[in-house]
Formats: sequence, C-alpha cells, structure tokens
Amino acid sequence: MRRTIDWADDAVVIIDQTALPGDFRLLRLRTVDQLVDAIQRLAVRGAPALGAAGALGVALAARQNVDVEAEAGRIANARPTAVNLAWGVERALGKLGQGPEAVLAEALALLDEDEQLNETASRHAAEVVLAECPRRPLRLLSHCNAGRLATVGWGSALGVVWHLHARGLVEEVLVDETRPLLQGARLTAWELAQENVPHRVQPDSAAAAAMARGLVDCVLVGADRIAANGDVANKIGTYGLAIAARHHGVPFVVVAPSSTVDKTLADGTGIAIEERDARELTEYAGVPLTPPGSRVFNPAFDVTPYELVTAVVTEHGRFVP
Ligand SMILES: CSC[C@H]1O[C@H](OP(=O)(O)O)[C@H](O)[C@@H]1O
Repeated sequence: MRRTIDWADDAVVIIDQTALPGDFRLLRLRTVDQLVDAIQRLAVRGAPALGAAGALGVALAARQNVDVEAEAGRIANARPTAVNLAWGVERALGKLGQGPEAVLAEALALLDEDEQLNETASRHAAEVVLAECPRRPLRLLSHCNAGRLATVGWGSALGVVWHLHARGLVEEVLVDETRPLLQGARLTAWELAQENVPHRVQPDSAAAAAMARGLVDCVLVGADRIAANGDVANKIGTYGLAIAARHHGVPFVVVAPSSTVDKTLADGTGIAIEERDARELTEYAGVPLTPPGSRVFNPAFDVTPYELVTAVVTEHGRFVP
C-alpha cells in the first residue's frame, strides 16, 4: 500500500481518509490553508501521520513567500491533542535557517523514520502480546484506527496485527466502529480487509460484552499523547475499554512511537482534549440524528490512567514511566 502521506511536485500528497472506504483518492495540498483544512477535517489523521503532516506543512510554507513561523504556528494548532503534530512542525522548523531544501529534507527523513519506528514498536508489542496472552491463535480488539492510515505507512496498534497475522497467530480482530467519525468501521476494517485479516465490526458499546463472553484475548490501541507517568490520551472510548479490560482480566496494550511521549507533562491531567463540532453527533451524511437544537458533549479523546494499562510499547520496547 502506498504511503498515507508523502511529498510530490511541491505538494503534500495524502490519501483522503474522509472518502474511505468507498473511494480511494489522493489529495494534493499546495498551501498551508489546504493542509490545515485537511487536518481539521481528518482527511489526514492519526498522531504519527499528523507529525508527518506538520513537518511537510512547514516545508510547504518554507517554499512560499509567507511568514513561515506564523504559518507553522497555524499548523501546530490545527488539532491540540496529538503531540506529534507540534513535534513534527518544530522538527522541520529547526532547519529553517538552512533554507527550504533543508526543511524538506528533514521532513522526508521524518517520514522514513516513522515507518521504521512504528514497524519496530509494533514488532516489540507483538512479543508483549504473545507473552501476556497464552491462548492461540489470538482474538484481538481494536479501537479507532491506529493502522497504516494513522501513520506514514506501517501502523502502530494495527502494526501488531500485521506481525502476528504473518505468523498465523490471529484468529479474529473485533473492530470497534468508533463513533462518531467511525475510524474503526471505515478505516480499520478497510485495512484489515486489504490484508485478508479475519475481523468483525462491532458497536463500541459491544466491547465490554465481547470481553464478558470471552471473545477478547487482548485490547490493542494507539495513542495521541502519553504523559511522563504513562497516562494515555487516545480516541474517546479508550478509557471505558481499559476499565472493562481490567474488570475482565484482559490485557490492554498501547502501541506508539516514542515521539508520542510528552515528557513535559507529569501526568494526563495536563493533556488538552479536542472538542469537536456538534454536527458530528447531530447528523450523519446530512441526515438529522437528534432533534433540532440538541446540545452535545463531543470530546475527541479521553485519558486512560497508566494504572489501567498493561503495557505501553514504543520502538524502545516497554515504556517505563
Ligand atoms: C496511531 S495514532 C492513532 C490515533 O489517532 C486517532 O485519533 P484521530 O482519528 O482523531 O486522529 C485515534 O486516537 C488513534 O488511536
């Protein structure tokens, strides 16, 4: 599969994730405005992919007659929770003094590293899952999308599935649909189908019942920001999954590159949680889902305390707070 995000002909090229699973189409982003819009619409999404978007966005700005520092700030602030976005911006911005080509070279190096780091992190995590889960083959549960589409190309939590599936060790993946934007139903199911991995899509509300019925050997999730004490910000619903997993004695494994760890935060209480547009809940494809005027609570992420996490695994292995 091609990279989720790349650079070609002086443009940031992304797979338009809002069009999947029905249409596979590319978007060529030639301005910072187009990039910020794509980030905010989740046409490009997922912490590592956002890190790459941040770096390539600075490369885009550096080649145009704009205030690069100001444009970099707009990109970094496009979505607040995933630490990787600002991290990617800062990394590319650090080369600005050496000129636009140096900024682009740094951004492209970040893309190559992302694929390698997520492949390594997920390989380590696969061994952790095998050690924590005696039953074979494995029945896994995923939430949101932490696959190829959430990174430059390999995937973090779903990267574990690629490693285990290649060894014939996956019986099934239960895919949380992940309301309201359905990253699981639309994106994770699409990726698993591409790789012929057995899977079933389920309502997010079925996850605890699946565990109660013994259908889950391990929960696998990605992360958007990990605090120094191991608290994990991830897609809304992750915290409830962790509580259910602890209640049912199911291992709960978080997979992320170390660029997702924010050591400036002592714990998860300091993580900014993105609140998203009410229309994501009040309508779908233009069809009203609630009475007119209904108010909503639509946080895009929640924070899972490290005490509920079996392991956080990066390219360095188990993360130890
Ligand atoms: C591998 S990071 C994936 C992470 O990002 C997702 O959020 P969003 O779809 O809003 O970008 C979700 O939290 C995933 O776990």
